[in-house]
Parts: sequence; structure tokens; C-alpha cells
Amino acid sequence: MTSVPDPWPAPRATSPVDAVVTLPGSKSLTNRALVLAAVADGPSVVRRALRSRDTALMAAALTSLGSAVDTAGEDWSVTPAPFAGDVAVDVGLAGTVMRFVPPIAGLTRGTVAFDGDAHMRNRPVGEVLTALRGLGVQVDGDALPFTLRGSGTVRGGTVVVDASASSQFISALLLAGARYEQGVDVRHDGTPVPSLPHIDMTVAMLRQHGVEVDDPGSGGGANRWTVAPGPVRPVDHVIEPDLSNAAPFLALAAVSGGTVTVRDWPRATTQAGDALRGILAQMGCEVGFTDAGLRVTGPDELQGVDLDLHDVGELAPAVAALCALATTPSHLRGIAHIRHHETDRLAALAKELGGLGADVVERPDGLDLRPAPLGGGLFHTYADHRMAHAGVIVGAAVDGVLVENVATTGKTFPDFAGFWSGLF
Ligand SMILES: O=C(O)C1=C[C@@H](OP(=O)(O)O)[C@@H](O)[C@H](O)C1
Ligand SMILES: C=C(OP(=O)(O)O)C(=O)O
Repeated sequence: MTSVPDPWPAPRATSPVDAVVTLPGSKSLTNRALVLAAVADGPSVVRRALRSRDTALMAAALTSLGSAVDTAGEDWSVTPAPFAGDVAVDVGLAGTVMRFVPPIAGLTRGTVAFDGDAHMRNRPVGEVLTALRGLGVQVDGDALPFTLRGSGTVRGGTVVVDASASSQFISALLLAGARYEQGVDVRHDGTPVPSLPHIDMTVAMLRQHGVEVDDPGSGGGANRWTVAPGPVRPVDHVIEPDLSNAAPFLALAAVSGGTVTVRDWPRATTQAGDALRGILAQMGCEVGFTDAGLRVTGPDELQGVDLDLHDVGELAPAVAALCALATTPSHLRGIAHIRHHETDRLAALAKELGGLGADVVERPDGLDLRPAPLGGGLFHTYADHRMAHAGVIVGAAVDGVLVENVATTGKTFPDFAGFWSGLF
């Protein structure tokens, strides 16, 4: 692991970057695979698991509940066992741990006390906890810290949730639902659910495990999902590279006029990050598959974009950084929900990009950016891995950008700073 100063002088691309990179595994796929393995009716292996803070927290949570999770190698083995005992779960700053673990912890016989990082107490989880009470689980509180008391079984049934703040509320209930006596019938009541591709990923993985799921398909009006009660078959998953974490690497090609290939980019995937292909093409990049993976070549001048990122909000920080470097205006819309991510990302991006000279206006549900000369300065990350990605993207194109707490990237990427520096 490279030791990095804080703040970290972001490497500057003084010539076009030419690189082929192998990226670590997907956080979203790894943490779903771990949860499903822990509620399955036999042992399984999660191959090429992402080794990062969020996935270590998930493995630790499942271990405390009673699963045997061996994370020693690249392939993690999970041997499920009935959940039991009075335990504590640290969710850190991982939305997937805070939202996905309580519904399966409902199956335990014992008390589970949840807490996490200071900022995590502000991230919404109340809808999941209210839903669990409605499904027969005893749980107090509406935010971290909260405590759940399991009786060994969960009744399940029908529940109404307002998932307009996070798709993870729905995914969380679906992942556990097959193990409830009556399964689960989840209805959404509220403005459209963001990040729908992540629910599609959940549904696809449940079906791989032999779970019967009825879903409305993707699309803005999606509002009802049902999971039939039944066994969860063990499946050995091979984790794809994290396509959302590919954003800064492909952005490096975009801002330097160079070429970056991400190895093993799947031709078909449920990952939301696949949308980067279309977004970068719209900004003027050449984007295409090669035998090695996905290759992106940057243009002479980056074009601004008018984009609704409602489905792919986790790409917003990297895309906003690119828009700040574009030669025409941009409008990023449909992403009010990213105010509930690791930090209020709209406020943070407006402040930090603005601090380097960007002409950026924060809207209730997005950002407007117009071309402006950027300069160096300190870029704060608010313990948000994707804010650090935004900072290094600008730093590759502009002299003198210092990224504060770049180590926060460890949430989803081991030794990001060392890896990034190796590309220059
Ligand atoms: O289920 C998942 O793995 C995720 C869902 C999305 O959350 P939101 O629906 O809260 O945006 C996404 O932004 C997050 O990074 C990962
Ligand atoms: C929103 C994100 O994470 P989390 O899983 O903690 O919600 C993210 O990684 O962009």
C-alpha cells in the first residue's frame, strides 16, 4: 500500500495518457453476492471479490451474525449457518451494509446493535426499519444507531415503502424476502425510485439463486416487486470489475486526449456504470470494445452534456468534474437523491469545483456548469470516495490541485492513489 501525504498533490497529465488497466471488483456485486451467500442453503464462493472497506464491513457483519466468511484469498468462501447471538454491526459509511444487513438480521435469534461512521447517522434508513416492523421484526429507531431483536423467523408479507431517497431500500427487502415465511411484496409510494439499474441487479442475482421474483421491469414507473418464499440456492459468483469506479480512469483518457482501456469490461452487465460508455461518447470521446476490454480515447475538446443521471447518480461526481473541464455548458439533472450519498454531493461538488474556479450553480436536483478557467487549490472530499475521484480528474488537467484525504477512496478501491500515480 502506497503511503500518501494529506493533502495529496494530484498527478498532472502533461501528455496524453496511454494505459491498460485491470480494475478491482464491483462493490455492488460483491456485497450482494455476500448477502445472498449468507442466506443460501449451502456454501459458495465469491470469486474475484472486491477487497475494500465496504466489502470488509459486509464480511464482518455476516461473520458476526454467524456465517463463516473466509476472505484470505482473491476468492472468498462463505459457509452459511443459522444466525444467532447478541452482536454489534459496524456499517461504516457503506449504504449497502446499513440497508442490506437489517432485513437478513431479522432472521437471527438475538439482538443486533447497528452503528457506523458519524456521517452515517444522517443517511436515511428509516423506511427500511419501518418496513421491517411492518413485516414482523422488532426494531427500534429510525436512523443509526438502532437495535434489532430477532426471534429466528420473519413473517414477511406486503409492505409500502417510499424509496425515493434510495433504491437500496427496495434491494434490501428483496434480498432477504425469500427467507420470510410469506416472502415479501414491496410497493413503492413516492416520486420515482432512483438508481433503478441497482434494483435490476438485485432481481437478476436473486433469480440466479433460484429465487422467484416478480418485478415491473426497468423504467421510471417501477413500483412493485414480489419475492416468493423459498430456498436460496448457493451460487459461485465471479465478480465483474467495478464499472462505476472505472469513471476516473476513463475520464483520464478524456481529459488528457489519451487512450485508456479497462480490461474485462463485460459486454452485458447489470452494473449502472456501463452508462459511462454513452456519456463519454456524448462528451466527444471515442468509445469501443477491443479484445482487451473497453477502450476510450479523449477528444481535443470535451463537450458539455445535458443529462438526467437519475438512474446512475453514483457517476455524477466524475461526470461533473468532466463537465467543469468541458468547452460548452452542461446540465446534470435528476439527482436530488445524491444529497443522501456519502456526503451531500451536489453541495460538495458545487463548493469544491467552484473553489477551483468552475462556473457551477447548484440546483435542487442537479448542477449547471459553464466553461471557465480552472486553477489549483485544495479539493475537500468529505470522506467521499467519489469526491476524491472528481478531485483527481480535475487535478490531471489543471496544475496545483491538492486532494484532501484521498485515502477515503479505500471505501471501494484498495490503494487508489498508488494505482492512479502509476498511470502518469
Ligand atoms: O445497491 C447498490 O449497490 C447501490 C445503489 C445506489 O444507491 P442509491 O439508490 O442510494 O443511489 C448507488 O448509488 C450505490 O452506490 C450502490
Ligand atoms: C452512494 C454510494 O455508496 P453507498 O453504497 O454507500 O450508498 C456510492 O458508492 O456512490
